[in-house]
Amino acid sequence: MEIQLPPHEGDELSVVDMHTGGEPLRIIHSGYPEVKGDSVLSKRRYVREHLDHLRRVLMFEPRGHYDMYGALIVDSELAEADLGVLFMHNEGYSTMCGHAVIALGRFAVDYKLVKEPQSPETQVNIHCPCGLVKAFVEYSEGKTGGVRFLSVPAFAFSTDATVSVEKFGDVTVDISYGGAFYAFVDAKRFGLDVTTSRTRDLVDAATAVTNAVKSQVKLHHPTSDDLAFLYGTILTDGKDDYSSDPTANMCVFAEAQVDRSPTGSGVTARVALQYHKGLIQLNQTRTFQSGATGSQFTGRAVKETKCGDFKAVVVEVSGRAFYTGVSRFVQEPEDKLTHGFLLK
Ligand SMILES: O=C(O)[C@H]1NCC[C@@H]1O
Repeated sequence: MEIQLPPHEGDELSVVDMHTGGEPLRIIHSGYPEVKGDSVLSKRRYVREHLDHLRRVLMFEPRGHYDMYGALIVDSELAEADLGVLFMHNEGYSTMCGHAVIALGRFAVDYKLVKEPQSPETQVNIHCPCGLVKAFVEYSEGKTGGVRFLSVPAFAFSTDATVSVEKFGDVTVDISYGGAFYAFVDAKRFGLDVTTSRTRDLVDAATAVTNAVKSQVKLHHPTSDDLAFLYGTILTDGKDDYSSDPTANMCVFAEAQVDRSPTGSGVTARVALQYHKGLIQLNQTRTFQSGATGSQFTGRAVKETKCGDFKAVVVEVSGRAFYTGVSRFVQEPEDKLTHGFLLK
């Protein structure tokens, strides 16, 4: 049976859906209007100001859901980039997303966005709003597999800062940058466990921390004001000393959105923090586990670098993504819910 699309308004939006460690990624590869701007960061501003209705169409119900995540492929201004990408979620547009980079690495090789694939690994340079991220995709006998990526310089922004958190009082937080800023707190501070507590309780505690940090800590990033905002809070099991055992965390980002994966940009930020505190050495690999699904990424600091005046590290994160399907979305003119809605 050949499925015809019904008459619809505007272009059909074509996507490939994947997941990385349980976290969805809807890759939008055609149907978007031209995204204007002379840099990936300015394109991020453009979609926020001019095309935000399409984020709601593709991320919100009835086509998506509260915790949907998207990646829009765009042109990059960097000669060495194979593709540019804008990330989107339930509240707006992120600056970095590791689970998406892991999926996009495979996608770029499978859909021939890079020239000749190489075995055992094909390099894919992905220009994210935070900067150029180098992904290395396992490739053998025509098949793609696991992906590791080297992220933008990551640094501890502030350690042991005290913020006053509604319902919880004074809480000590670390703030670290891995392409996006995160606050880190041991879940035990709230009497919670990232793997066994109710998701709703973890979300409430993490969201209260995010609100407190946003209102009480001024963030800055050496290269762009567009990067200087708190993306979310990561609750951990507190196991930050080096160990070959996994350490679990739960990331709550954007508008109380829950990451099902161990959070690639969060792993990057957490490794930078652990390195800054002298808890791990260069090239000591740690395994990070999602409190939500048990899925795992590995992370290690591979070299020291600088980001402005911050002592920084380049972090390598590895994981695996899988395809779940393809869709062609349309909007029928009579559909009052076509623009998308969310249930909290
Ligand atoms: O893996 C990551 O970095 C992302 N996952 C959802 C939230 C973060 O952007």
